Amino acid sequence: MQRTVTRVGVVGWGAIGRTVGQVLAQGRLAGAELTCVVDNRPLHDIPVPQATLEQAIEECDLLVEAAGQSFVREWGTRVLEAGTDLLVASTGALTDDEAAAKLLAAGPGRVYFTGGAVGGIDLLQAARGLGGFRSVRLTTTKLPATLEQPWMDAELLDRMRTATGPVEVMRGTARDVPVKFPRSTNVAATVALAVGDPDRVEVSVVADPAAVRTRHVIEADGDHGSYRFEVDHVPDPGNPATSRIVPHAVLRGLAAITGTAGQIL
Ligand SMILES: NC(=O)C1=CN([C@@H]2O[C@H](COP(=O)(O)OP(=O)(O)OC[C@H]3O[C@@H](n4cnc5c(N)ncnc54)[C@H](OP(=O)(O)O)[C@@H]3O)[C@@H](O)[C@H]2O)C=CC1
Ligand SMILES: O=C([O-])CC(=O)C(=O)O
Repeated sequence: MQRTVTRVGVVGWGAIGRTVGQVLAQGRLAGAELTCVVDNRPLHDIPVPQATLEQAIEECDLLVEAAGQSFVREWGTRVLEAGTDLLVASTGALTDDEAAAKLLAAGPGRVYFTGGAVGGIDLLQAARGLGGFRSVRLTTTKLPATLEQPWMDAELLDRMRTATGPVEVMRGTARDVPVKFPRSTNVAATVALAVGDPDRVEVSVVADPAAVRTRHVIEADGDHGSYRFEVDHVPDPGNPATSRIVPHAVLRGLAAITGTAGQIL
């Protein structure tokens, strides 16, 4: 018999997971209910029990990953092999070809990806049917503090901290960049997933003290047309590396998966 309500577990109770979990717990997404939450830390004031990953896999039909790239790399395949579906926010985990191939081939659970902070992903993916793109560029601009990384040298950190205008902190492909900014440039990997080639997507990461809104600009050019998608997001107040829209993109994806009528896929 087909289950009518999808039992959802949220992995990572942070900027994304908390909003997704609260909407589900309030019964605001038809066809889905929050069953449990998994997090590294002991949690208080959560609407459902905190569970271990093993318990969550056992109890849930689908897990929402809102924890980080390393969770996807370490546990993604195991979740799918247990027959539990996985909706991934940390798409940057897929820039390693071998890990990506394993995850995409695993089952019987199904893996899904959120469009997250970027739009136009559906059109970029559709263009593969027309032969794809000659060039794809993504420029991500964020507040400097959200882009600081342990691998940065003192000179670069100083330039970022004292900047009075935009500073390009990395230029590379969608294969290189999400590994260097694991909590901040998953969007590059998402664009690469849509286009089908992380090496084809050129990425520029810009730190700008004036970027009170996070900006992502995608420019793609092919024989069939040119496309430009530009978004300016208000960051999450608790975690300004993440835009406020992201949990709502996850929820929209969940609504499509759980079969609510009227979704644009
Ligand atoms: N696709 C997109 O557009 C976007 C994707 N993302 C991805 O989503 C992830 C989550 O974002 P966000 O909610 O803002 O992050 P937060 O840092 O706000 O929250 C993440 C939570 O997950 C916990 N956590 C980390 N690792 C594990 C683990 N292995 N098991 C259980 N819990 C874990 C963290 O705990 P602790 O702090 O103790 O580690 C923290 O409580 C980001 O790391 C990023 O990869 C984010 C923004 C946009
Ligand atoms: O939320 C955003 O704007 C983008 C982000 O952090 C990411 O791609 O990881």
